[in-house]
Amino acid sequence: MPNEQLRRMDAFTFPSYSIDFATGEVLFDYALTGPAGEQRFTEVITLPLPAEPPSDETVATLNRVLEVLHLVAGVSYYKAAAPPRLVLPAPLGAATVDYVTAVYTKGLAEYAYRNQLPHVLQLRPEVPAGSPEPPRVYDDSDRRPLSAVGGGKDSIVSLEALRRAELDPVPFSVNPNHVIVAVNEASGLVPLAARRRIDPVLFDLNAAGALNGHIPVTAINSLIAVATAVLHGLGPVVMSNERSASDPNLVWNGHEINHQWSKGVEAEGQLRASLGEHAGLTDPYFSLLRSLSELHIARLFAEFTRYDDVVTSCNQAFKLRDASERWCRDCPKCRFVFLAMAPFMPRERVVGIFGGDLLADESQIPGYRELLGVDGHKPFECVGEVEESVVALGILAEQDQWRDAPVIQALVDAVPETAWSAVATSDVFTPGGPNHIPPTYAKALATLT
Ligand SMILES: CC(=O)N[C@H]1[C@@H](OP(=O)(O)OP(=O)(O)OC[C@H]2O[C@@H](n3ccc(=O)[nH]c3=O)[C@H](O)[C@@H]2O)O[C@H](CO)[C@@H](O)[C@@H]1O[C@H](C)C(=O)N[C@@H](C)C(=O)N[C@@H](CCC(=O)O)C(=O)O
Ligand SMILES: Nc1ncnc2c1ncn2[C@@H]1O[C@H](COP(=O)(O)OP(=O)(O)OP(=O)(O)O)[C@@H](O)[C@H]1O
Repeated sequence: MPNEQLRRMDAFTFPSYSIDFATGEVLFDYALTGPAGEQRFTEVITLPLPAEPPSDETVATLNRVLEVLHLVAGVSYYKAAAPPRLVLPAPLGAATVDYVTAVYTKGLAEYAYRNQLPHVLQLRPEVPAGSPEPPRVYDDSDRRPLSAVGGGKDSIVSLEALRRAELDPVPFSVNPNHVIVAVNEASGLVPLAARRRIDPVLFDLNAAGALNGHIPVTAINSLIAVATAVLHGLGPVVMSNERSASDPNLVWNGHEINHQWSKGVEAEGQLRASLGEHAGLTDPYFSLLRSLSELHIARLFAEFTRYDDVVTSCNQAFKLRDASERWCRDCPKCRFVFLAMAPFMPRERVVGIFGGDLLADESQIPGYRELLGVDGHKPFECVGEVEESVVALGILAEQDQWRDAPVIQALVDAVPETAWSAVATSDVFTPGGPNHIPPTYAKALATLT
């Protein structure tokens, strides 16, 4: 479909979804519609099947979770045209309407900002009148947790905290690539995996110049994880989203633009509320690391050496095409994670993990200046707060192994006096802020911190 037609689409709809319990395949149909015709999409998600067929009760709850996932996973296709109308297929409760609205507005805020589409931030879904049937209450909170693994340091820290607390976690990933497979192998735990296939038509439209940009992928992965936990009779989905994920990158037209919105505590609370209201799940989902800063998590990660040859936080390694093998060593996330790990391990260990020494490479200085708040705004990436970067730099500047590194010397001079005095009373190693961690799990975290 030519781009000109796409731009004239006026509605995004959700024609149908289905699940095949013989294969675990879930088909989600979407449509962009307008005066010039219709563009259909089908996303395919394949859930791992349990050994025994699910009970009717499980199927009923699973269907409720999939109804929410159908709505949320539509963001990838909505963004190809950004029509003014978002037309939902069935009545929904208030908490679920709020969550879906937030996914399409706050979750697409970076996309809206970069493409200069302010109407996306104001989008309000059209919801058919009526109320959905109330769900059965489904309390699985005392069962084994499903722990989402993304291949980076954060999910490794959660897995190890749950293991130490003898909560017997099941690692879970969507489309595990070689990094995630290797992290799971290093853990020695037996994982579950789901597959997700984006409609290839979207890639053709992108290549032809359709609107494109960042989407709230954690919301999608989270709901696939909850669906898998329900299908397998497991307990809560444990995420590893940190405190700083809730902080915006910038404010545009009065709206916060947060690259990591669906990792933030607001999204977590809204997803929990929606799953309670629509699927009857009592304690389905939370982030174990919510009260911790990225720097604190990096310090905890340093305790575990068994993942050094495999851990990879760089997003370039997770592209669907032309992915890097591990760390690309030239992006904000590589720069930040190197800076965050370096204070807590011998220099040769962090250099070994990354396959290079970013703090010996002067071409990294401009990127580090952004992370330290000297230039520009916090990059659109999963990186910690400016304060965390300044604290890490301050620690490194005091260490014999780093004091003379060229990047450290240049950065110590570049950070203004006001920033140094602001971090003098920093609380980056003090857990805090709102969280949804159940008491049993809070104890698991306490075994580490
Ligand atoms: C790996 C990555 O960072 N990808 C972002 C990148 O996409 P790129 O074209 O370079 O590569 P692909 O990921 O292979 O995507 C190909 C196209 O497919 C579209 N797409 C992909 C996944 C999806 O769920 N829906 C899609 O529509 C995508 O638009 C590509 O055209 O740039 C894209 C545009 O800005 C980003 O959308 C890609 O981000 C992925 C969805 C992704 O998985 N990103 C995570 C690594 C990520 O950003 N995580 C955030 C958490 C954000 C959140 O709120 O959940 C983080 O770590 O901070
Ligand atoms: N492919 C995936 N399947 C399931 N969960 C994922 C996947 N990718 C990321 N996640 C989860 O989403 C959340 C955010 O991902 P993120 O990439 O920030 O974390 P990470 O890989 O654990 O650590 P790091 O921040 O070091 O990259 C984490 O809880 C992570 O476990």
